[in-house]
Amino acid sequence: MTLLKVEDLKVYFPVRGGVFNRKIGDIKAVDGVSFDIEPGETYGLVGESGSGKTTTGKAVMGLNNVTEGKIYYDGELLNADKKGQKVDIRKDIQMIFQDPYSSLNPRKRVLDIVAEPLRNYEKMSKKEEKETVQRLLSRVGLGPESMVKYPHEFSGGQRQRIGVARAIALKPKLIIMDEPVSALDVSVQAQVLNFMQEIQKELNLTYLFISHDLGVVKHMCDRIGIMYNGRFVEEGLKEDIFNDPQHIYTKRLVAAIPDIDPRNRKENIDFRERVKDEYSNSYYDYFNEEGLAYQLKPITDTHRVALPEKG
Ligand SMILES: Nc1ncnc2c1ncn2[C@@H]1O[C@H](COP(=O)(O)OP(=O)(O)OP(=O)(O)O)[C@@H](O)[C@H]1O
Repeated sequence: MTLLKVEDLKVYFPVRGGVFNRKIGDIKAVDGVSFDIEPGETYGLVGESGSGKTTTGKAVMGLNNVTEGKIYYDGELLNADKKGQKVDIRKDIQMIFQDPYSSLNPRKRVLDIVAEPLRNYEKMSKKEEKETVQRLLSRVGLGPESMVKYPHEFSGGQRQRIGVARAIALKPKLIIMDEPVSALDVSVQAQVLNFMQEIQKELNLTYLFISHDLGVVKHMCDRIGIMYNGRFVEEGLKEDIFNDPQHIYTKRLVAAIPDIDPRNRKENIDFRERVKDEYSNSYYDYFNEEGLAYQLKPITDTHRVALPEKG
């Protein structure tokens, strides 16, 4: 059964102006997005800055008001009525943010940081709480001495591990990861990503993985949705997106991935130039007059592309 189902999600933010600070328009941060995530998979949301990835993730977390559309978790409507929402569902979904330093309170010790969700949701004695935190930290590869330290005493990679320990404290099923390694040195990125994959297998977690970095997404994700201007331009299995991109925007993103093999460099530069030209020449075949993507249409069982009606 599908774990998360997002149906025609729209999140608009009001734009105010004029002398009376009236609403004069909307920023359509997310403008009709639909996707499903199956249990145990890693679903990637990719797009450039401002394309609406974080807003989508926050809407699933209940951190943004939904303008229109439906979000179902395990068959249950999440955005029906906030008061009616079951606490259990909220425990099931956790979010990890980009910069582990700013998302961990610098004035709190690790014990208090990791114990915070436990204190909010579970009734535990101090002893039980300490044992639980110790177990969670050991799961992410940190020793018990970490409990009395502050975030600044750790490296970036370790801080992201503390973030993971906190996120898994309530035994969630779905974790939304928003650019979880973008703030880390490239050298530790792979380490943290591999560790996140191990934890996923061990705890049977489902990931919604948000990133602008296609290289990272290729490493992590089973299926991918490509966002542009609040809409999807393409969605498919990792293989569909990387081996057979159909939308000009996806083609350009995929062509821009640097090739580490210097022997391919010249060939790649030429290819990139060709795709760039194709992008400028065919932009209006792929976007409407407002610069928005069309509705997604299936081209195979696994692959959907935003092409105009006639296309
Ligand atoms: N609370 C808000 N109020 C007004 N506008 C907002 C708010 N949050 C996001 N936006 C706007 O919505 C659009 C989408 O932002 P969002 O953060 O979802 O994009 P993103 O793809 O995650 O980009 P980034 O990677 O830079 O975070 C942007 O134009 C942004 O300025």
